[in-house]
Amino acid sequence: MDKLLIEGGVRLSGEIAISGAKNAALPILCAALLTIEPVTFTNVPRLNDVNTLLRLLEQMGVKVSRDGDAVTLDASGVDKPMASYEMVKTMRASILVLGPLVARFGEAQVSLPGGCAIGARPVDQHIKGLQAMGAAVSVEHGYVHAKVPRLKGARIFTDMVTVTGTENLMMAACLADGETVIENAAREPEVVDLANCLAAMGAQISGAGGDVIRIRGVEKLHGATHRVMPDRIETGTYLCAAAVTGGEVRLTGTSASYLDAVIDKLMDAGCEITAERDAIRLKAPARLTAVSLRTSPYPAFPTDMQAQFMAINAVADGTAVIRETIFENRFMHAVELQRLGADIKIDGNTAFVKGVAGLQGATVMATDLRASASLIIAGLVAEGQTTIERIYHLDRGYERLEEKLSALGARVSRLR
Ligand SMILES: CC(=O)N[C@H]1[C@@H](OP(=O)(O)OP(=O)(O)OC[C@H]2O[C@@H](n3ccc(=O)[nH]c3=O)[C@H](O)[C@@H]2O)O[C@H](CO)[C@@H](O)[C@@H]1O
Ligand SMILES: C=C(OP(=O)(O)O)C(=O)O
Repeated sequence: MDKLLIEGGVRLSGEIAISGAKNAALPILCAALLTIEPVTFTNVPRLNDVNTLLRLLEQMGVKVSRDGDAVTLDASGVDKPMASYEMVKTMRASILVLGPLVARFGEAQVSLPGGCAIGARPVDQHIKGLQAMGAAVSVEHGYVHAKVPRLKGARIFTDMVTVTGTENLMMAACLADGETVIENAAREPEVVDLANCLAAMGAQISGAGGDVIRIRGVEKLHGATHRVMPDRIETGTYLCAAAVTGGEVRLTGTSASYLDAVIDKLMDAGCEITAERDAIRLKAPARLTAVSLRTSPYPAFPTDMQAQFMAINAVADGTAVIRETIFENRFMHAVELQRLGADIKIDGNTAFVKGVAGLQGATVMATDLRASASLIIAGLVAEGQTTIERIYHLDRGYERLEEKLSALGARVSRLR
């Protein structure tokens, strides 16, 4: 199994390009199932999650062609509206084929998904929404079975804000008979990117980005071209990596407009941040100030940046209180950060992080995608060598990670 070796203590500086967003690309690729015409997506990140999803789509009969960061999908020949456990076990986002399959074929069998071990992560709201649209849905032997002659527009109120739930139901509603209203919808920029893509394919959607989304179903969708938005979490991760090392970086192909809550906290921590049209500059102080935070749905502070901020707080001046409100088990990185010398106490969904003068390199284990990112950030500032094991998690979500870190001057290598 691959490991990452990091020699800490280098101040990051320079410029790198941010990739397309994993969490936008995954639902958008699934949207291609809604039409028999080819759809082309650009700025698609080369990630294991994307590869897994493309394999899953191919298994259903989708023709996939790739050219650099462009992917063209032709779902005209789909003959098997089914996603097996083998294909979906590593990836939560595979549940996103459910809505499009039921909408187009009137049936689907999709295994309950896997993904990051950060909580129970049920899909009851996806199911509830499809049922409200008239589908008969049951869960048997680990598979969601859904059947309906044609989905009907409905008013759906999700019990909590769910990102993939909103995306699944929005895609399903595109081909339903009549109007669907999703209330308590997720407002994440990736939901808006998906809505823009669906609109380019002929869907009638309004309100994406707000908490009520209206979709008027149409008979069919058509082919289109869509550019995937920049990855705001990759952006935030590199900003934290630069910040913790006292560095100065410019990240291109991205935008500060998706990252208000994160940028606010980095400025509170003492960083100077300049937002350019398609880039962000960060200049860090010699030592960061601790910043407390509470994760919540967009536009508040993202849970996918919580682990990275725990790492920067570990060496900041002062004590930070970090409250995780989205997932019930998303502090697994804390024990690994402690191995590097961090002073962290956990009480339920709250972590108390007391900044220490320095961390020391050690061998640590990546437990999920963003936990792995937090260990990299800590490793960059730790004295000596840090070895991160189980980095397959990182390959799910960070494109050309070592190359980008090395371009900023980090001493990082992969052991195969
Ligand atoms: C591929 C993708 O886009 N993943 C993101 C997506 O995950 P994902 O869409 O899985 O996360 P959700 O927004 O659905 O989860 C939010 C909360 O709702 C709960 N819930 C959700 C659905 C449901 O049917 N029942 C239920 O109880 C979850 O367990 C969690 O506690 O949003 C998360 C929250 O911003 C991010 O951390 C993930 O990176
Ligand atoms: C939790 C994440 O991914 P997933 O929902 O795919 O598990 C993430 O991107 O941080």
